Amino acid sequence: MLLGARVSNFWCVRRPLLSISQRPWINLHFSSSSEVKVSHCLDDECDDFLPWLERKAGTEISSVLSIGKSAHGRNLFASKIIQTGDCILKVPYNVQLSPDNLHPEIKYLLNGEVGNDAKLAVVVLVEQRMGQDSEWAPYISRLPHSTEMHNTIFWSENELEMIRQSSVYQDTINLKSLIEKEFSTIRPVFERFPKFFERITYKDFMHAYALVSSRAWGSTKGDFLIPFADFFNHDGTSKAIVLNDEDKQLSEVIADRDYNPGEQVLIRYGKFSNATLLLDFGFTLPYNIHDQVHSQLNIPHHDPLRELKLEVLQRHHRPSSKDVHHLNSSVDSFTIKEVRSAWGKKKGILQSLRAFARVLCCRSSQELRDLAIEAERNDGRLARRPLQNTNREIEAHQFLISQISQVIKDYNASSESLGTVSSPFVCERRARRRQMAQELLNGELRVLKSASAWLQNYCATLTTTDHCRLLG
Ligand SMILES: C[S@@+](CC[C@H](N)C(=O)[O-])C[C@H]1O[C@@H](n2cnc3c(N)ncnc32)[C@H](O)[C@@H]1O
Repeated sequence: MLLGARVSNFWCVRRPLLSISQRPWINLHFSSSSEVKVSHCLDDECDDFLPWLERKAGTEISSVLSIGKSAHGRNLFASKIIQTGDCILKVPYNVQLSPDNLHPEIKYLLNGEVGNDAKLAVVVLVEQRMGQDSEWAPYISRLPHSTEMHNTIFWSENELEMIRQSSVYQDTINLKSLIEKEFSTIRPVFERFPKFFERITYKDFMHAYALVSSRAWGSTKGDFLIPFADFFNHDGTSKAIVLNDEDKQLSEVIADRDYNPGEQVLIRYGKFSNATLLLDFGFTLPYNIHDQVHSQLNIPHHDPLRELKLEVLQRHHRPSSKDVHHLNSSVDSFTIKEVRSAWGKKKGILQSLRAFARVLCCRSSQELRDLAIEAERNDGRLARRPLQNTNREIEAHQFLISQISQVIKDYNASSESLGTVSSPFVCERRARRRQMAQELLNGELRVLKSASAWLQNYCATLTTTDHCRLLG
């Protein structure tokens, strides 16, 4: 019943760069009870934060977590022993920030004109502008400055060049133009409320937008900033997520493991690839199990069967929205995920990509018609089964191998051109972004190589089977 009342939020996530035991600045003083003093990791500047939020909420939010400093900005730390299944925080909706916090007139003017992220960014801008007069000042003043953020929208053109190979390059350009568009839609509203928005620049808006993308939770009801919960850092392997309890009107987190006092507590923002983490959160993981590569395949213009192939594909080839990159709904966009085992039978590479290659390699209209008839006889999907002609099946998969090999070459070249990350001539920010670019490219390369190994194994198995069949 409780589960039915809860709706988990969708957010972004990632794994910690340092393991907890490696944190040298944690100094624990255990007492006989579970109470401890966790001195060095605590963030003195945030001492008053939780008491302020609890006063505002009129209720206790957490008795087991404190705000501390981590290798990745602030994070929440266990201040007492935490056991798996413990509820470690409860943040009531009345101390969360959403577009509902906007002045009704501004809200009315923005309604329907801009997206949820932009509306919440305007909330942040208004509160920032009010300074100490804002009832949210203790929260707003703890949000990171744009110079501390590494979301790719803040990268220079030179820095973006490092990740040109990845789809996050184009996603960054698209996001920047979306933010620009939202800003120009909102500007006339800003001009009507000079008290709140005088001299607000595009840069200010971009900063507020990035704050929202890197720390707001989205639900069907819109975007929310959840003070205190948004000090959690991300671990992509954690099972702890932020849950909403609609009955009790609060968001909560249940511990997915035991913690000793002083340990960092991490949650999962979502099952995000490094590309998503970099775009929306400004960080990457050294090894991200959720990495994936977006690729595109086109039917060459010089292919004499191009029109027929396109027609057949359009009629039968309908990749599920899960298979398609969210910014491109054309039939030739695919998401390649890591293939865990080149020999595994079940989880090979995406079926729709293989089907596309089978169609692409057809050499006659008869072959295409046969595929269409087969699709109609089955579940309507095209070329989901191996082609009856083994040579043609191998050819289709070798075509994919050659395409992926080319992409791997390009990735290797990009990765090599990054050079060593620890050069003394590179400033800290640039070195950090270079490291992120490297982790992004490495992860995507790993995915591509796993797909290529799987395809090579598939072709080798087909060749051997066919050979045995001819002999025997
Ligand atoms: C929701 S906030 C978490 C609190 C944040 N550390 C702070 O100082 O306010 C998300 C931001 O924390 C940082 N972050 C979270 N998890 C991280 C991780 N595993 N590695 C590196 N940075 C991380 C990133 O800067 C990200 O944009």
